[in-house]
Amino acid sequence: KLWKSKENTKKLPPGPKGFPLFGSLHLLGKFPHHDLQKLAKQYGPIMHMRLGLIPTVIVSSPEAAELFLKTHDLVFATRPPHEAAKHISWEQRNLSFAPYGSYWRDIRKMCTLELLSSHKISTFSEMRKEEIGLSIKSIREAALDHVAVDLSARITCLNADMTCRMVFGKKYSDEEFDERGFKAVVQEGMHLAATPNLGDYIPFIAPLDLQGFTKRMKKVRRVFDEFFEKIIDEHIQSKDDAGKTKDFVDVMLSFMGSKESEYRIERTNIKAIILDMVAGSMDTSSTATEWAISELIKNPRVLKKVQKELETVVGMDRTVEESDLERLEYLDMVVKETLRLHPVAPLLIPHAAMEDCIVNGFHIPNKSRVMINVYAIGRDPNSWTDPEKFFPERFVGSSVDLRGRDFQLIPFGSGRRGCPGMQLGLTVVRLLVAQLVHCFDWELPNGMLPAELDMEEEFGLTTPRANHLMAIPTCRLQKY
Ligand code: HEM
Repeated sequence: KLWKSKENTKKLPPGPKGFPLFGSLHLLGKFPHHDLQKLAKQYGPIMHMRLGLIPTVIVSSPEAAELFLKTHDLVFATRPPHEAAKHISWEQRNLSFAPYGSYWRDIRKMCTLELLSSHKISTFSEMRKEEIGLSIKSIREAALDHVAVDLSARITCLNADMTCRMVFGKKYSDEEFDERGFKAVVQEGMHLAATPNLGDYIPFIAPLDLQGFTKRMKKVRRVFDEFFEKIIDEHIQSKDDAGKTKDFVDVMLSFMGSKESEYRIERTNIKAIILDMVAGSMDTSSTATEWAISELIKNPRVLKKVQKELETVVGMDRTVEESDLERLEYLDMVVKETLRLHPVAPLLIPHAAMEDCIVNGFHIPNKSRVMINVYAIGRDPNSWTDPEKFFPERFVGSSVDLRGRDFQLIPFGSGRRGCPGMQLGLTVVRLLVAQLVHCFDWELPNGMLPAELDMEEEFGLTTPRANHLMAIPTCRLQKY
């Protein structure tokens, strides 16, 4: 009784009560970020709900996000235990799910300084140019035949190829990987990581594997393990290839077992980080590009304005280069507006409390899961006028940027766990969007009007379009 009355004096944030054992899991449907946005309208921007046995806090306004990701950043800088990361990512040894601590700090430093620094990503600019050039050429053939292309599939393939060359140093054909193919297995892993798993919410039943997920996760892990082992061996054998740009695996191998290196990483860590880099760069950039092009096709006025800017800054005699990007201000606004309305990870990656904490007068218990609803934040009517409208001009003369300082726009998160691949992601998305609308005009198939284009999402670790974007290209440039 004494304990209970003491606990009761601690004021939890408001929220739905829920049932024994399952808590409020039944309130989350196909689109949890939409359901949570609606619930936040009723309970407020800091909301508490029990999902299974796990106390969960949902954060849905810029001010509240600042409290969790800046004021109390350290307390919430860890990740909760996660069945998929445990079974697929070598016991959460990857960067995105590693618990906060010295191991996470080490590998985060290595990824930020050695793999994702401006200098390192610029060493791959020629490779990006080559791969995008190949893709543009094949779209040009479709344009000459006036047939629709599956833009979603093209963008995903192109990103997968660029990712493989950056991380592994070469493209691998699907057959070299597994009978299902590389992209299919990565997507199965992402799907398993995103599908609600009872074991995450009611941990004591996890070993029963009632949904059969653990079995599938272990299978995915075996495929990755075999493939990454092969890649590491190939890299060790061809270590002394002079003159070759060092890919991510080369860089990490140079630290393995080295006494001089400050990074203590072994084969297993390398495999976990490879998976992080592949998952981190493949789906995120393609999802953002796909949404940007969808919005541009849906809003012909904006598309014309981006094309006009490209004509002025780049001209019509050559294709866009990475060095042009900083002068393309309107394109930058289009990308910001896209990520505001279509954040790639609408609930970020879950954070977790490392100790009891008082936030805005509310008691947040140790080990609570924290979900930041950036989808709701990007549509917060107190921060954005006409929030549902795609209107890049809202950023004219505004200092709001998406690097994590302005909490009304945090598609890359913010603070210690913010995205370390932001610069790479932004470069790829801007370049791809610019190339696709500079080289081509786009028209929807079967006489569909721009306003009729559906914008339905599919929820997962990333949130892409539910239906592939199909469009007919027409060439705009003479030279490609
Ligand atoms: C448009 C592209 C991208 C978007 C929108 C994006 C978004 C995000 C978000 C929302 C988070 C979670 C932040 C949090 O939990 O607070 C994250 C984390 C992360 N991202 Fe990205 N990302 C992108 C590109 C990339 C790229 C290209 C890479 C690497 C090649 C990458 C690697 C990572 C990693 C490793 C983490 C986990 C960091 C940690 O937990 O310490 N991301 N990203």
